[in-house]
Amino acid sequence: MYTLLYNIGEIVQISISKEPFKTQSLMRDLHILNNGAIVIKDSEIFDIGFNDEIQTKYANTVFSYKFDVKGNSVVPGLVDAHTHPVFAGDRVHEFAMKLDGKTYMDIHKAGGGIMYSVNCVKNANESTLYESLNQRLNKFLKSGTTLVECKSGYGIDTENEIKMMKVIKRAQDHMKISIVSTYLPAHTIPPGMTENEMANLICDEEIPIVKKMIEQGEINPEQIDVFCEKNIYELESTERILRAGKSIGLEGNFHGEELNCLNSCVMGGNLGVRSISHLEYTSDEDIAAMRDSKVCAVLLPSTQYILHLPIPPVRKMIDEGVIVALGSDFNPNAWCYDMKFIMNLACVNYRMNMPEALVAATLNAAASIGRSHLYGSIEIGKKADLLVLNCANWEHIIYEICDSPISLIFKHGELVHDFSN
Ligand SMILES: N=CN[C@@H](CCC(=O)O)C(=O)O
Ligand SMILES: [Zn+2]
Repeated sequence: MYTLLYNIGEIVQISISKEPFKTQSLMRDLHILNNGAIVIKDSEIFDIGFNDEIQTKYANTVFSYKFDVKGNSVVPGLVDAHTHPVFAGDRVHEFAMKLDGKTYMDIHKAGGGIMYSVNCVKNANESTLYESLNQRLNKFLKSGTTLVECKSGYGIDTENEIKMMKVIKRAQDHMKISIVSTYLPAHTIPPGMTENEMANLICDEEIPIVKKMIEQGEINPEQIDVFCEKNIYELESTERILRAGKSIGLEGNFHGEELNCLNSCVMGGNLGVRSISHLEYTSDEDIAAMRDSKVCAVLLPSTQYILHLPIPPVRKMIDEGVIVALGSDFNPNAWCYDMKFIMNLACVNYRMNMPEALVAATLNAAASIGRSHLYGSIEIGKKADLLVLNCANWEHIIYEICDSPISLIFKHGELVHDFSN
């Protein structure tokens, strides 16, 4: 089945040579093709070229659908590199606590935060969790995100972590949005246990069970995550858990340098992890380690904004050649799934320019979860995840706060949302 998008004012390709990611000044080079057209065959981009040339070349092709883009722009589907969308319960009261001056750790110590969600997830069954995940992920897709990373992490014990990963697998199997699943066994330490006891339990008991469940096709995590933080999982236990995950084939993708500087990127670099998220307290040594080991830095500007955390050294990361990606960190602490707003925050608060933010929210975000060979740019052979805008300048997707210039959303070549009327 062929689909044609023609009269496209600007096709924001991001890459034209199947680059796996972009760094430094290349992040400003979006490879925009003016007056173009795109041919989609089934779920993939089949051809791209100037409008006139494509119309002539495919004059005899029967298109199932033809869309006149009327001089407007087309950008790749957005990619969200970090989310916690499987949860139950309501933590709006914590927002009030934060406005009253309580810190993330104050709430955590008072039994709120992650532990609150853990208790709610324990009491929720798989169907309830799936229903709410389904509703949330539909909103992600509607906002322009076509590929998303989803973490477990509110299970804490083996039974509930597996329950969460089964729910994520169900979403992978049934929903249109593409999902990369991440196993997050070490998100907090339950009362009555020590960091060391939890790390032993995860490495010696839980990971072998997870391995078996993966082999049986019941769950599908590709990455392992740890909340590496002072007084939670510190360097030694984080490394141990990441290594145990690696031994069963899971890529490291962990939370680091969010509230304190532990130099976890040096450890992560040595271990060869794929990505590290948050990074508000990243040191120069950490930046060098991420650059040298090609670890993706996943920045989460909504969490930094909500928790009044310091601005991470983003300009330095980009200048030094770190692969910089963006994520929404959607979770009960930071209720934002809209990558358009995340890009706006990254530009205004992190001083990224708009091309850098778009690369970070497409190709580099896809790289941070091992999918940039399929997603994150408009190139022949990649998946046809495309956003048609209602304007000639693509920058509106970042500029318009609380509004959306998206007119059509194509997921794997299929028109899944039409906001044009
Ligand atoms: N920092 C650790 N984990 C989450 C927060 C989860 C929560 O507060 O429920 C994050 O990425 O922000
Ligand atoms: Zn997180």
